[in-house]
Amino acid sequence: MASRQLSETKLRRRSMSTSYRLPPLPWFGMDIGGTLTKLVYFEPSLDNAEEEREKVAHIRKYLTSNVAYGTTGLRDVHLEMPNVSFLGRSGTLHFIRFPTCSMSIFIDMAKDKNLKDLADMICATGGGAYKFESDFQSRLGMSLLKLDELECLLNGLIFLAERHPLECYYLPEPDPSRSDCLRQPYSLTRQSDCYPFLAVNIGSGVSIIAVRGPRDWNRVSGTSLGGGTFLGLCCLLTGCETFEDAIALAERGDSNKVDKLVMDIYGGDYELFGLRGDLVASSFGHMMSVDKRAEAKPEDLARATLVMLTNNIGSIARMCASTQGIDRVIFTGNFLRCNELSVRLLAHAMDYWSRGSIKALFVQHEGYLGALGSLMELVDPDSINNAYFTSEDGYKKHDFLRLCNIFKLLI
Ligand SMILES: Nc1ncnc2c1ncn2[C@@H]1O[C@H](COP(=O)(O)OP(=O)(O)OP(=O)(O)O)[C@@H](O)[C@H]1O
Ligand SMILES: CC(C)(CO)[C@@H](O)C(=O)NCCC(=O)O
Repeated sequence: MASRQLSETKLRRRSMSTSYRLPPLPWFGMDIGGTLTKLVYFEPSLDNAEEEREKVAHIRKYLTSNVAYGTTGLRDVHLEMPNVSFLGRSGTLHFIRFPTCSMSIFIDMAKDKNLKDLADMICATGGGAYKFESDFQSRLGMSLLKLDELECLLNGLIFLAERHPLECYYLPEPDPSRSDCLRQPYSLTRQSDCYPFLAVNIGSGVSIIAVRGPRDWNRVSGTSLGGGTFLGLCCLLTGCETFEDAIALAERGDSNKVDKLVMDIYGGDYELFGLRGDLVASSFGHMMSVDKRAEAKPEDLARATLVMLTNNIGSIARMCASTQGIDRVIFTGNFLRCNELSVRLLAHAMDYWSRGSIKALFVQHEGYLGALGSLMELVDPDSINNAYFTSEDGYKKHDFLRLCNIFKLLI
């Protein structure tokens, strides 16, 4: 204990006295998730040294001048952020993703393009930062600066919400049956306005985090019934192969052919407890009948799967928000990518079941917050000074290791 205190004190003194300088370019942040790997690249404006120009030109040749990489990698051009002021530099943020199951191909490609000559370290978060660390080291000669996925998610979220007034939005009149619901920007640009909120990250699984202030957060709950479950069940039930196909099917389907409603049981509303007849009483409840099974089309099954998972997540989120005394819930994660239907369902469910007291918020870069946040962790001087003062119960091993890594880079 004494020696731990001593080393903490030493580190604190060093961190206070270290004159802060940014690590050399290029700046990459990577979030290696259970389904998708997300890569954020900051491309600086070219007003600097020759060496920097060469690096930027090299990366442009392979990365930013393309929109597709191999058969599975994609750059989300519509999310690109030009003229961003990022840690004292101006430039463009680029957003790239590929399935995590293609990691081996990515490593081969990075080796082929000599990525190692540009950077010998990448900021990485998500479970894959741990799982693939030795592959990066042995096959690519690159080390990963491993960072916690939830902390990175929150850092990325706050960074975007505070600086970009159009990042957050809500649906003023959420109606699951209308595809033309208005999206209204929601301003979280003043720091004092940000807190508290509940962050519900819908990735392969779901993490629910109560956030009360900068670095004052805890993971309050989670569920394994998430985006991975939607895709997995849709593939099984409909034979579809991709997330995009599953969403397209769901948009065309009718979940009432699959789900048993309150009116199917009561003949109308269950008035005593305010359950309207058109509410789902039992997800997939009709599928016990041979005739109903024969009638249900793949699109109906996809729709019912989407509705079941989305409403379940909404219900858990609402209970967590009530228990925590929080009235804003920010939904993130790639499950909401190109998934307007779930956005509408979540917005409506939160509003309906909380009788208007809890607001659902969404963000434009829903799947890239962790990758962006990981990039910021490396260069944010505030995070360096705060790295092991994150909570009252104190010292965390990964914070200490991260601090050591950061020092290695700065010294
Ligand atoms: N092109 C895609 N391919 C596969 N899944 C997609 C795609 N686009 C959106 N999704 C959805 O997003 C989910 C993954 O979201 P996300 O990238 O946020 O999580 P992850 O980081 O991979 O998972 P976790 O955080 O649980 O480790 C998938 O389960 C699926 O529902
Ligand atoms: C395991 C993680 C954190 C990986 O991102 C995520 O998939 C998740 O939160 N799953 C839900 C686990 C649970 O709380 O039941």
